[in-house]
Amino acid sequence: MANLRDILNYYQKYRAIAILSIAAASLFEIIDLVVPYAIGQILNVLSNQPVDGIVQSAIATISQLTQTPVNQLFSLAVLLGLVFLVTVVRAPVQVRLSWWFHWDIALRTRRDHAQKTLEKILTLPLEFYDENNPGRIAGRVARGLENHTWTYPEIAGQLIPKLLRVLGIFLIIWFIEWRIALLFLVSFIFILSFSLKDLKQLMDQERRLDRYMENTQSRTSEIITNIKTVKAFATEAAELKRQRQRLDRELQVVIYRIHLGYVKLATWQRTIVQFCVFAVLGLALATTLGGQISIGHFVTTLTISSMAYAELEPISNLAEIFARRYASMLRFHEFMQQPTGKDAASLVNTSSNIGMYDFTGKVEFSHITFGYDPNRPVLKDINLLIEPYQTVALVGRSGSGKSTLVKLLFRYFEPNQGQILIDGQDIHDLDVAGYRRRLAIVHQEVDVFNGTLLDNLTYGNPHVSFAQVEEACRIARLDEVIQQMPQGYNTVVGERGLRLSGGQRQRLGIARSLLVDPDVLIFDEATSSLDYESERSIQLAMRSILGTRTTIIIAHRLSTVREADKIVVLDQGKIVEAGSHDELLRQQGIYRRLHSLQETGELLS
Ligand SMILES: Nc1ncnc2c1ncn2[C@@H]1O[C@H](COP(=O)(O)OP(=O)(O)OP(=O)(O)O)[C@@H](O)[C@H]1O
Repeated sequence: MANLRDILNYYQKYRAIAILSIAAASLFEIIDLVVPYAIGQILNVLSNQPVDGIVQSAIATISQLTQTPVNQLFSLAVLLGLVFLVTVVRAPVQVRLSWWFHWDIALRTRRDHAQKTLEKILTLPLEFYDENNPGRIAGRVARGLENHTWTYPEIAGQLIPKLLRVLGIFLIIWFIEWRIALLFLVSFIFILSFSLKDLKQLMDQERRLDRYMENTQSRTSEIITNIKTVKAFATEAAELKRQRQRLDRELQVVIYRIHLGYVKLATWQRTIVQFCVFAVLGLALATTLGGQISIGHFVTTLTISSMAYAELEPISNLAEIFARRYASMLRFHEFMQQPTGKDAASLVNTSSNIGMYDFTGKVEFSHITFGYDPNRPVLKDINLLIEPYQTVALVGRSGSGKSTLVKLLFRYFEPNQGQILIDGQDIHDLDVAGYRRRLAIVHQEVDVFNGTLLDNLTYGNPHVSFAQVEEACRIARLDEVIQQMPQGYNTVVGERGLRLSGGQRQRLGIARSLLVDPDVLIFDEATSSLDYESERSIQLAMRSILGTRTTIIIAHRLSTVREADKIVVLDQGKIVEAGSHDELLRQQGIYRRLHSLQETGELLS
């Protein structure tokens, strides 16, 4: 669980400069109080009442230095000079020393933490992404970063200096008349402690609201991602209704619990403040009439106590703003505290910290047992040897564990038992980034990044020559597609560019994989979603790759795997058959049944 300390630590790197700028901002708030004090003293000079000892000695010192006799005019000039110093001279220095640094720190921390967030996103385990959709994650991160950025200048630049200013006011009143100071202190503590108690309750509600908002955003993001399904099933109205209910639920919390809470808080706060101002006025008047304080002190006390009570509203507003943001800041830190995945690759790309491997491509699964939930294994005691340059096809019913086996090979998950060896070395002992660079996979859905076709092709290996790119495209049969593109290799594809068809994406995926020259190449349902012609084309591309490196093909369509050296049939997490196409057809097992189903549509018993 995250707490306030995490929020403070967010700014830790700039602690020294933060202390300096908060101290400067506080000092300026306190210096500001010299003005009403000097005005009070001016009033005393004008009404021929004695000025305070400290002012008297300051006037005397300046008189000695300037060799000017002390009279009413000279005293007024000194006091006026003081006011000039703390108002006109202070103004530009204040802006530079406080505002500049407050925003400087806020913006720098934003840059630092945006980078840390990306590091976290890149190193979280895959299961995190299975459980949290992009909208939820992006919303949480964006709100967290934004709220931290705004909070710093407000809390460090305003709230803390304002509280110190109130303390300064208390000391000045104490210096003038301790009874008024005591009344002032008690009223302040009373108002602030009650406000904090209320704010704590409101913060719990804010936390609840943040959770609700995250759910709503997550669903909106899902609707965007799955918009084709939404439209195809004509569920727009149902989605709208569901989201409207969620938004209504948020509104109920915002209006009747949070907003009403703040309104109630402000109502009684204002009433009490006005009562206190009135009480201070009465007490100050009584002490002036009783001759305990001068008219100048009467005016100073009234002015600065009104200034202090006037600060209560911005202080409460700032505390309210902090309370409103607190929940989302905590949830940001909870995200940042998510444990890094065991499969996380190094984020620093130097040849010294990335293992450089060159395998022949011999892969061995030895007694592999694995379950996403260790109590429910989806792979059970898998033993499979793939020789270098061999092509092995994994087939079997949906859910039999084919993709899971590949996920283990990529080290996205760790097996519960057993080992996976490459060229006789346990993959667990290898540097994960260096190892993965020797593998490549073509998924059913090939990801296309926004950029040119060339950018996408060289994504895994930006150092390849153009001739190598052309060769890979020729093998993947992408060259014929590129010829028809408006700007050839420089055609922009992806989000803001040309949309590629499923078959074109597949070919792009194959060429991209070939360009990293992998020792083991995996096709995961590469042809499943394609029409017959595209499938044939991809099959031809695959055929020209087979034998050039170790290849694993996961396929539902058996026409794709016919030519594999070995076909492995998985069923309920176990290898139940293995052999060539012809051998398996003779075995009268699952493969033969699947084959006849696909060839004739008939299910053999
Ligand atoms: N991230 C996950 N978390 C929990 N269970 C999962 C996860 N991914 C897959 N499974 C489960 O593991 C089992 C094997 O799934 P897997 O995707 O490996 O099967 P498959 O043979 O590749 O299926 P298909 O051919 O339909 O892709 C299934 O029961 C599936 O529900």
